[in-house]
Amino acid sequence: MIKTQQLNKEFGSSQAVAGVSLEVQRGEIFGLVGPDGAGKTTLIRMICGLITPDSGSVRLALPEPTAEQGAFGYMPQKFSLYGDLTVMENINFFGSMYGLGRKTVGQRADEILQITNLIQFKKRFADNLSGGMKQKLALTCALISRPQLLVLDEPTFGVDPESRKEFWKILYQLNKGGMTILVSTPYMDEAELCKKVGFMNNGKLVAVDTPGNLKGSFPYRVLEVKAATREPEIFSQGKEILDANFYGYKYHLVVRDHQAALEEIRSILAKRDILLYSVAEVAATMENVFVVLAEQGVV
Ligand SMILES: Nc1ncnc2c1ncn2[C@@H]1O[C@H](COP(=O)(O)OP(=O)(O)OP(=O)(O)O)[C@@H](O)[C@H]1O
Repeated sequence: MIKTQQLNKEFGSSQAVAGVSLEVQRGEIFGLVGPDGAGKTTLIRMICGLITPDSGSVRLALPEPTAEQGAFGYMPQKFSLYGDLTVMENINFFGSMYGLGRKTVGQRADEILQITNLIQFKKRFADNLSGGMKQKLALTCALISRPQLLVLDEPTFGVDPESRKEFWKILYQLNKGGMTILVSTPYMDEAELCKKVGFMNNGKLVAVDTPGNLKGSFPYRVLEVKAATREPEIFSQGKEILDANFYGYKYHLVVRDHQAALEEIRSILAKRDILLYSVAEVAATMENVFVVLAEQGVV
C-alpha cells in the first residue's frame, strides 16, 4: 500500500532521512520506531505528501477516495485541533474539509466517538480534555473520512500508560476492520504490538521485520538476576554484560555468553558480600533488540 524508494531529505547540513526504502502491505500495522530525531516525522511527512523529498519516490497504492471511503487519514505529532471549539465542532470542521455533509459527519462521528469513548464529551471544549482524550479526538478527526490508510505520528507521546493501552485497543479494532496503519512511536512496548516494525536512527531505516523475527534473531541472551541489592548501576561495568536494566527488584542483563556472565555476576556480588537469589534466562524484548543494535552502532 505504501512503497518508498531511496527517500532522502536534508535540512541544512542535517540529513533527516537517508536512503529510506520501505514497504507497508495492505492490512498491516507497521510501526516506525526510533529515538527522538531519528527521522520518523520527516519520513511520515514525505509519505503524506506534506514535504517534498530531495530525492527518491513515494508510491501509495490507494483507490480514488469516494464519499463513502476516504483514501488516508493523518494524525500529526503536534495537537492539531482547536482548543476553543468543542469536540463536535472540531469534528465538523474536519468533516467539512473532506467535503462531507453535516448529516454524514454526525452519523460517522457517533460511530467513531463510541469506539474512542468520547461520546459523552461532544460538547466539551477541546482545551478541557485530558491529554489522552485530546489524542483520541485527533484520531476521531483523522477517521472521519473512513480512510483505508491511517498514518499516525507518535499518537501516544506523553500520554499515560492506561490511555496508551486504550488507544492501541482502538487501533487494533480499526485494523481488524481492514484499515492499514502506519504509526510512529518512541515506545518499545508499542513496537511489540505492531505486525511489522522498522527501526530508524540517524535518518536510516536499519532493520525491518516482525517483532517475533527481530527478537528471534537476537544474537544474545537475557538473564534475569535477583539479588540482595537495589543499586541500579551495580552490573553496568561488567565486561560480559552488554546492557543492564534495573526494575526495582530485579535486573535484566543482556549477555554474550551465559556461563561467563554468570561468573562475572557472582564475582561482582561476592566482592560486595551481596547475596545472589536467582538467575534465570528470559525472552528478549524489543527494547533489548533496539539497545544492542544501537550500541553496536548499527542503529
Ligand atoms: N523543518 C525542519 N528544519 C530543520 N531541521 C529539521 C526540520 N524537521 C526536522 N529536522 C531535523 O531532522 C532530524 C529528524 O527529525 P524528525 O522530527 O523527523 O525525527 P523524529 O524521529 O520524528 O523525532 P521526534 O520524535 O523528536 O520528532 C532532526 O535532526 C531534526 O532536528
